[in-house]
Amino acid sequence: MSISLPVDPVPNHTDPNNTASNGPAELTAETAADFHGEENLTRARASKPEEYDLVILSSFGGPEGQDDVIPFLRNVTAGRGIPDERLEEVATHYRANGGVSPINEQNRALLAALREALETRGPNLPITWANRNWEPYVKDVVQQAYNDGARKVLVLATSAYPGYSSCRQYREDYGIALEELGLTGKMQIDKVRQFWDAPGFIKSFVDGLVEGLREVKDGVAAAESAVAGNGRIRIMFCTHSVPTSAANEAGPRGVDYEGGSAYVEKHLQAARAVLAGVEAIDPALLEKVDWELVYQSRSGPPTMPWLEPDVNDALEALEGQVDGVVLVPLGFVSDHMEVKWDLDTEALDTCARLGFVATRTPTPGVHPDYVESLRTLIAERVASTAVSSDPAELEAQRETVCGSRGWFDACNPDCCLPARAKTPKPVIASYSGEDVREGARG
Ligand SMILES: CC1=C(CCC(=O)O)c2cc3nc(cc4[nH]c(cc5[nH]c(cc1n2)c(C)c5CCC(=O)O)c(CCC(=O)O)c4C)C(CCC(=O)O)=C3C
Ligand SMILES: [Fe+2]
Repeated sequence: MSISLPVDPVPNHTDPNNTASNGPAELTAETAADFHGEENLTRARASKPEEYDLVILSSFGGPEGQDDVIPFLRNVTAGRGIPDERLEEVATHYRANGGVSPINEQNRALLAALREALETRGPNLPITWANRNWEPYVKDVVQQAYNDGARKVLVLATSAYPGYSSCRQYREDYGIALEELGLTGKMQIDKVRQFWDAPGFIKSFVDGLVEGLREVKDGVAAAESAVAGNGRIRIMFCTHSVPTSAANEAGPRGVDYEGGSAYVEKHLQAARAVLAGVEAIDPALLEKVDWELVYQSRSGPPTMPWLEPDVNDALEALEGQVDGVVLVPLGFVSDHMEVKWDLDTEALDTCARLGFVATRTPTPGVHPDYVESLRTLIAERVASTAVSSDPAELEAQRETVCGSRGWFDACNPDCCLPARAKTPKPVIASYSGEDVREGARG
């Protein structure tokens, strides 16, 4: 399904100054496949189903009271060069909410929904929960699982897109835990692939955007003094900004990604799939509507380039041009602090100041279609429920709504590897076959 809306969001996201880490500059989409070894990529994409004995829902973690706020922020930022002022600023977001991040409650709800889905629709596997930055910590959960007899574990991370923070860092969390616990080689831990293209993930945003557009269109129609008076509405698909260097390192190297990086490309794919879903339900909702991809929650030193435009800057730039704005939190799976603060507090304030009728649509949360997609992603990896034992056949049967072949069950060695990493940290879910790209280079 294709859709033609007037805004072409791509030029905003290409960073001409940062091509070094994204493969040779002269590489085109055609030569990328050769350079890459398309056959090798395909083999790596889907893994052979296994007899897993445990699923671990893996997330970011967040503080549960005022005393936790600073220790939590220290965990998040250990060794990452985040300025103190930024930390103090972020601490106030948590303090204003009693020192509690909403993320843990949301993960408990998702855990319960997934447990029920696995019990009723299979595969019949226990599921538990672990976090990177707060209790229950990954390392403790892995040790406990081993003590309880688990030897093959499947990790499901609450993060949909490719990138260091959203994918590789989860793979490191488990690689490091295994190494520190002396369990490397004694316990196999694999990971469910990134799922921006899963039908239920997209459907949850489609439902939200249909509602959001109706609400804003009604609001614009009822408004006494519309700022632009043209009835136009802008959809802003919002995601977490990352350093442009991190965006450019996302995914396997040497591929000519749309928008300059796999991180941006997959967001653009998801945005178009959401719009196509809305069009299929009610095409009139997209009349007088444009869209763009914007970023939020930037941190790091000001001298370091991060993906732009920031949502608030993008809103300012729209002053007098539209009457309504719909913020779609496309980069997030639940209403955690980034959504509650950066969108519901800051960006909606900016909308009010500029006179836009505005709303923020829901995150996937425990939307039944989203939960079902996550269950399907687990089921296709588990021997008792997989539709085939042949990876090529499994790959061909994947459910994807973005026109790609989905992400990798096991990643290439350099996938999302930070260029600054002198020695790569231990990781799980790494493709251990021969990397044909080395041959292609040499
Ligand atoms: C891509 C991405 C996602 C989405 C994918 C995913 O979900 O995984 C995400 C999610 C989240 N980020 C979160 C919180 C924080 N992220 C920070 C810092 C950073 N995030 C980054 C990226 C991302 N972050 C980056 C490149 C940094 C710079 C430092 C570093 O490279 O690590 C900081 C430090 C202070 C600050 O600088 O803001 C905090 C407190 C929470 C919990 C919210 C809650 O408590 O409800 C969640 C779900
Ligand atoms: Fe973050």
